[in-house]
This record gives sequence, C-alpha cells and structure tokens, in this order.
Amino acid sequence: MAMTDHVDLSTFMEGVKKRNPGQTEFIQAVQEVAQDIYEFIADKEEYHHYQILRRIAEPDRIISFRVCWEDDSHNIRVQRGWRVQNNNAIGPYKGGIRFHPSVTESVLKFLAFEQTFKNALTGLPMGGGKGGSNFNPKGKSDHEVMRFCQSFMTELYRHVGADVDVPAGDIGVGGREIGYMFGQYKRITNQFTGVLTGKGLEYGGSLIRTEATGYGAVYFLQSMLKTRGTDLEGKTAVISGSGNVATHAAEKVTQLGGKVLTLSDSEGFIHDPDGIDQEKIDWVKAHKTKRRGRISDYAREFNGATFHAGMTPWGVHCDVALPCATQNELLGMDARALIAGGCIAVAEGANMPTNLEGVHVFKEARILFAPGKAANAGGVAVSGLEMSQNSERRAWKEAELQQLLLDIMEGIHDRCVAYGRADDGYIDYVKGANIAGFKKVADAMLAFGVV
Ligand SMILES: NC(=O)C1=CN([C@@H]2O[C@H](COP(=O)(O)OP(=O)(O)OC[C@H]3O[C@@H](n4cnc5c(N)ncnc54)[C@H](O)[C@@H]3O)[C@@H](O)[C@H]2O)C=CC1
Ligand SMILES: O=C(O)CCC(=O)C(=O)O
Repeated sequence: MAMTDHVDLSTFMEGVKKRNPGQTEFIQAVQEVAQDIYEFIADKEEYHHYQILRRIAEPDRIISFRVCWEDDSHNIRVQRGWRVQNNNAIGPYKGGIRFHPSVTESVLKFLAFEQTFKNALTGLPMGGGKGGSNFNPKGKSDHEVMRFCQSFMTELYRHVGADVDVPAGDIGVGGREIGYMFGQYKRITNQFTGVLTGKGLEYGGSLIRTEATGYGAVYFLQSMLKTRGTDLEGKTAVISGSGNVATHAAEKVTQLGGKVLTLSDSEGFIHDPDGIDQEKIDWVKAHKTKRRGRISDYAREFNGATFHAGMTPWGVHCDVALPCATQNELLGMDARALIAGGCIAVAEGANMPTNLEGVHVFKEARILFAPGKAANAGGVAVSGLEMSQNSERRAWKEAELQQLLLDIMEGIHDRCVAYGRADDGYIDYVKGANIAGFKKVADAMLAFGVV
C-alpha cells in the first residue's frame, strides 16, 4: 500500500469546521471522537490511507423535507423534517427521531455520528442514523400530533425500511408518536414490517424497550462502580430530565438500593431529600406521558420537595449523577460542582449532555465517567432485539430480554475497559468507547474498499 501524507488532528478538525460552518454540536461530537482515534491510528497506515475517520464524519446522505400540517384552528403550519443517514457499514441505519424546537441539521448530524459508534458498541448489526423535526409537541392536542406524524411519515416512508433504515423514538417521540408514524407507513406501503422500533406490544413492539435506555445506563454505572469495589446500595443519585430515560434510570437506581434526589425539565429541577421512590416515579411517568404536565407540579404534589426554576440539579450533593435530558446540559462549572459535592461516578443517559470542558474536568479528577454512546446504548440494543423478533415474527419472553440487555451492557463495559485502560490503571471510558466503536465500523469499511 502506498504511504499517504498524514493529516494531523488540528488540520483534520480545521477541515471539519470549514465543511460544516456553524454546526457547533456536530463539530463538538467529531472533536471528542477524533482526539482518541488519532492516537489509536497513529501507527495504522490503512485507516489513514482509506480516510476512514474523514468518511465516518461525512454522512452518507442527509434528507431534508417540508412537513406541512393543519392545526386545530385550521391554520396551515410548515415545519422542517430531516433524516441523517450517517453510516451503514455494519447494518441498516438505525437511530431515533426527535421532535423539539431546538432540532437543527447540526443537532441531528451529531446524533447520527454518535449513533454510529454506539450501535457498533452493542455488538449488533446496526448502522447509525437519526432524524427529526423542529416541531414542538408540547401543548399540541393528540389530533395535532397525529396529523403532524402522518405528514412527516408521508415523506419519510420513501427513505426507510426494515433492511434500509429503522427509526425509533427520542426526545418528543414516544409510544404515541411511533404509533401514528407506523400506522401511516403501513397505510402508504400496505406492508407490515419492522420499519420502526419502540412499537406498542400489540403490533410488534418488544418487551422492555421502554425501560431499556434508563435501565441500561444504570447497569453500566453498576459495572463501573464494581471496578472500584462498590455498588449503588445506599448511594444518592442526582438525575436530570423527567422523560423516558430519566424516569427509568430513576426506577433502576431505586431498585438497586440507591436514593434519587432530583429530576428536571427545561423549566428547572425538583429536589426531594426524602428520595423519589417508585410511587413518585410512577406519578412522574403518568404526569409526563398522560397529563403532559411540568416537573414543577411535583413540588406541589409531594411534601418536602422543592422546585428550582431555571436551574440544573448539578449543585445538589450526591454520590452518582445521571444526566438524562439533553445535549450540553452539564458544563465545566457543573462538573466541578458535582466533584465538590462528593460525586464519584457519572453515567450519561442523554446524548452528549456533558460539554467538552465538563468531560475534561471529570477525566482530570479521575472519577468514573461513562459517555452516552456507551452508557445509553441499552435502548438501541433492545431496538436491535425488536428488529430480530420482527424478522422472526416472534415475541421473546421478558426474562430472556432482561438478561440480554444486562449481557449487552456488560459487553460494552468490557470493550470500553479493553481499549480505555491507561498506564496508571484509570479507565478512560470515553476513549475506550470511541476506539472500540470506531474499530468495528472502520474494519467493515476497509473490507468494502473505496465506496
Ligand atoms: N429514548 C431513548 O431510548 C433514548 C434516548 N436517548 C437520549 O436521552 C435523552 C432524553 O431522551 P428521552 O428521555 O427519550 O426523551 P423524552 O422526550 O422522554 O424526555 C426528554 C426530557 O428532557 C427534558 N429536556 C428537553 N430539553 C431540555 C432542556 N433544554 N433542558 C432541560 N431539560 C430538557 C424534557 O423536559 C424531558 O424531561 C436525549 O438526549 C436522547 O437523545 C439516548 C438513547 C436512547
Ligand atoms: O432505538 C433506537 O433505534 C434509537 C435510540 C436512540 O435514538 C439513541 O440511542 O440515541
């Protein structure tokens, strides 16, 4: 093989910035991965020659489309929809759909890029993709949400398929939205296939998919704690978010003997020093998914709890923290506050909730820190198992799925340890996850030549 001129890391990142102007989230996600990959491939000519990282950081394609719908007052509304198909070297594109006003092409590109590494880490054959819209489901009636989802799928159906690209839920997209989108796909194509995951159990969904991301993040946290000879029993946990991932992470922490002190949403956080037990978690789940209320209502419902408007929960003293809301919700100063408050371990339930400075602070302090692409992979892993069940036209039993989720999370942990152990014994989970995820995708790409 001919030797290639190696582009160094800073020149590589300059190129990424130039080609993706203003896409700060995407650039941040690539930066976090590139620094570890450059170290790993320093002596591996093939990866340089075939420009593997450069190719993974350029989505296979981005589909952008208009989504037109009518609200209850008969106003015509126009939104933008996207599907970013990042890389399908190891399987069909796979990744959630996000409905939130903050959705931009940059946000979806960062999520699809991260998803590529995450899906590889699960050990299942899934490539990386992500989609969504700047539609805000908050305050919309069920019928408005239905009309929007139908319109969204009326374009998306051309680009997805059980062996092509299999979307699922993410922020603002839960069981209700998946149902509306699946119904529309079926109506347009006249096919009943596993084109989406996170489906209802009545029509091809998998047991434990709803719980999987939050539970998986806590299993990963337990595995990290085990490397330091401890576990969650008696530990206090600070959790952000109050959606699917946050409530199920809270549930598993509680089941494993921990005490959850906080939950949050975009308006602020609640602090309950008595602990958010299963009964309270059930109330939050119903409040968020059925009554579609705000987390501030918790403080009116439960004595002793307080609501802190416009604030994040990272100043509350705790043993462990699980950011489970959204990207860049935990900054350098928050990381320092957590460490000062006694936090020994952080597992990201959300995607890229900690900014680059925060990650640096955690690593410098040598605390246990699991990046989202490793810690929150349980959701997409069970989505992969849902795809298998759909292909087989069978539904597996809950005990089997619970065991598979646990095994997959332990497998991811082991892969991170294998590639992330430093000379002094510290496990850099960020580096481990980046390299293990990269290697699998990169080796598949090498097998295909230049495509
Ligand atoms: N649902 C899943 O299976 C997976 C989700 N994730 C990630 O987990 C995170 C949460 O997703 P879900 O729980 O599924 O969504 P969700 O829609 O069920 O809940 C999102 C939560 O985050 C809060 N939130 C949104 N924007 C916020 C902001 N700017 N500040 C503070 N809070 C904010 C919302 O109020 C809500 O409580 C996202 O980063 C998502 O990408 C990652 C892996 C899988
Ligand atoms: O289940 C899936 O396909 C995707 C879940 C997801 O969006 C994620 O892992 O960030």
